[in-house]
Amino acid sequence: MSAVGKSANIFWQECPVGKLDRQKLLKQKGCVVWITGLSGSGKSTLACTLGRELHSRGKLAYVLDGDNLRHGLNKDLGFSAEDRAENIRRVGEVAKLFADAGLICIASLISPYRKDRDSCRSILPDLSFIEVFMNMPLDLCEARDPKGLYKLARAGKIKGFTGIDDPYEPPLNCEIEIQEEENGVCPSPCAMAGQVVGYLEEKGFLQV
Ligand SMILES: Nc1ncnc2c1ncn2[C@@H]1O[C@H](COP(=O)(O)OS(=O)(=O)O)[C@@H](OP(=O)(O)O)[C@H]1O
Ligand SMILES: Nc1ncnc2c1ncn2[C@@H]1O[C@H](COP(=O)(O)OP(=O)(O)O)[C@@H](O)[C@H]1O
Repeated sequence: MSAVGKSANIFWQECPVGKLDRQKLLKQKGCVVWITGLSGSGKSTLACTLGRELHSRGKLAYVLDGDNLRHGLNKDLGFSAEDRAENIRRVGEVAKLFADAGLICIASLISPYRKDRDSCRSILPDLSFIEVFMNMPLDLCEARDPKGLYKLARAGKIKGFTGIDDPYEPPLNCEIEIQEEENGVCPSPCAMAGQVVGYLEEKGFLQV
């Protein structure tokens, strides 16, 4: 019996089928690929391309996209530092469940604060939190501006927009960094996904 947060008198319930059993069934190891970066840096593009590539290889993956989750689970949250922290905490907990289910969970959120990302890392088993930094310059993200949000932020119509008048703290020790090539060209979506798939293969996540 224990107390956790505001809950008292709660008990952990063990189930007879465990993570290893599910991994054997799926022939893969559960993990979280956490994609962080500015708005417009290509997080969703990488998440979707990676999801499709894994699917075509017979691997079960699921994408948790920040924008999409804010339509449901996180629709009560805004963009203050506190709300972003709660957003990342919730998605980290959901991602942990997916990884425990044996899936390759792909989470794509700006997740601008290092401590929030590190908290997610700390609740996952060793090495199963794979942080991918979309290291794209603000200029490029702003030039893309697919939703017109940078334009609105520059005009002062959106306050607290990441990269404009709100902080983004780049990772210090991420597992994977996606960046422009030497000629200043962004790698194609397939090349970005290939970089992540290569990592998952090398670390043994795509087999049991
Ligand atoms: N103020 C502000 N700052 C940043 N982004 C904003 C803001 N307001 C709305 N949006 C839109 O919300 C998307 C980011 O949601 P996230 O849940 O990923 O953000 S966070 O991780 O909680 O910071 C983000 O999506 P992406 O462009 O895909 O990153 C925007 O479409
Ligand atoms: N590797 C890429 N090469 C060319 N264009 C890209 C690439 N990645 C993303 N884009 C384009 O950049 C824009 C922003 O990408 P998106 O995935 O929506 O970013 P984010 O999810 O980080 O906001 C979209 O118009 C997308 O088509």
